[in-house]
Amino acid sequence: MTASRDPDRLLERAGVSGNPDRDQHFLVDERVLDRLPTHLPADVDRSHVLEIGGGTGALTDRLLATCDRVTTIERDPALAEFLRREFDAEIDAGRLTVVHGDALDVTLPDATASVSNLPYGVSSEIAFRLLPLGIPTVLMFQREFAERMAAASGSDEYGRLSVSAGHYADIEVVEPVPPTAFSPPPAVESAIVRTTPRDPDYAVDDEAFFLRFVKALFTQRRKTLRNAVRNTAHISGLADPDAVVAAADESLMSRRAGDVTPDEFAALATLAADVGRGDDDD
Ligand SMILES: C[S@@+](CC[C@H](N)C(=O)[O-])C[C@H]1O[C@@H](n2cnc3c(N)ncnc32)[C@H](O)[C@@H]1O
Repeated sequence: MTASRDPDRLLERAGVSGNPDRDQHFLVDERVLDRLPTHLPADVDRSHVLEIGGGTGALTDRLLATCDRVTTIERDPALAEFLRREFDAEIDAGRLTVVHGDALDVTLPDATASVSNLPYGVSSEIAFRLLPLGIPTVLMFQREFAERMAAASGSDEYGRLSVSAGHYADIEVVEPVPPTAFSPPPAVESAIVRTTPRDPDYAVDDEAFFLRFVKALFTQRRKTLRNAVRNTAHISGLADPDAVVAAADESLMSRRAGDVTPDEFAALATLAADVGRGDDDD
């Protein structure tokens, strides 16, 4: 990191003060900025790191100091233009690519890891674009969202977010971050999350069905799965929920959604897709 690129100077040069309506809360706490890339495990391949929401480049600069190559995606045209001016030497050297676009729409590059201070308005959608890539990530979220994502089965916070995220990766909250670390400060606390891709015990063929099924069962989290599978068939799209209940392990059917692990959900969704979707499904 170069002294002339401290976060305040970058904000000054970019001529912006952050617009919460555009999901712009820039990190200005240098210690948090310095630590973000260090939360990637030491053995992670840093040959091409993806950043979502480059902003004024304070984190981009840290990533360039610790990784071989960086791609940053920024939706705000003025900021994308600023990043291209500010980092022209790194761009010319082939070490940085600035993509002006919406991270929800653009084709994501073939990166080996991602480190990002995410725009909170779309952090869930972005997380579920990144997690299926199967790369390690370090991501800043709203703290409450981060804690729900990392929650273990049996805890109060455990829900469909924990199951869907936990299907793809081991999720850890590694550092809480106060509003004062940002300019302008957001109204909520933040937290840095590390995700480490995992091979699920049960691969899911139809991910859309899996996510719908999990969502449906959590609408009845206090019921046993036996009842929840039947009561929510209209949400999950099961034509024959009784066939699922009959084919599933009896003791699993006596438990509640909040006590079922992501792998158990994946196994049950696979079974449900096989036996419960009626004759028309292949
Ligand atoms: C929380 S700020 C982080 C900025 C910078 N990385 C930092 O740490 O200071 C989020 C950034 O994402 C950008 N952004 C918002 N929505 C986006 C989207 N859908 N796709 C790409 N960038 C987006 C905002 O313009 C803003 O620069």
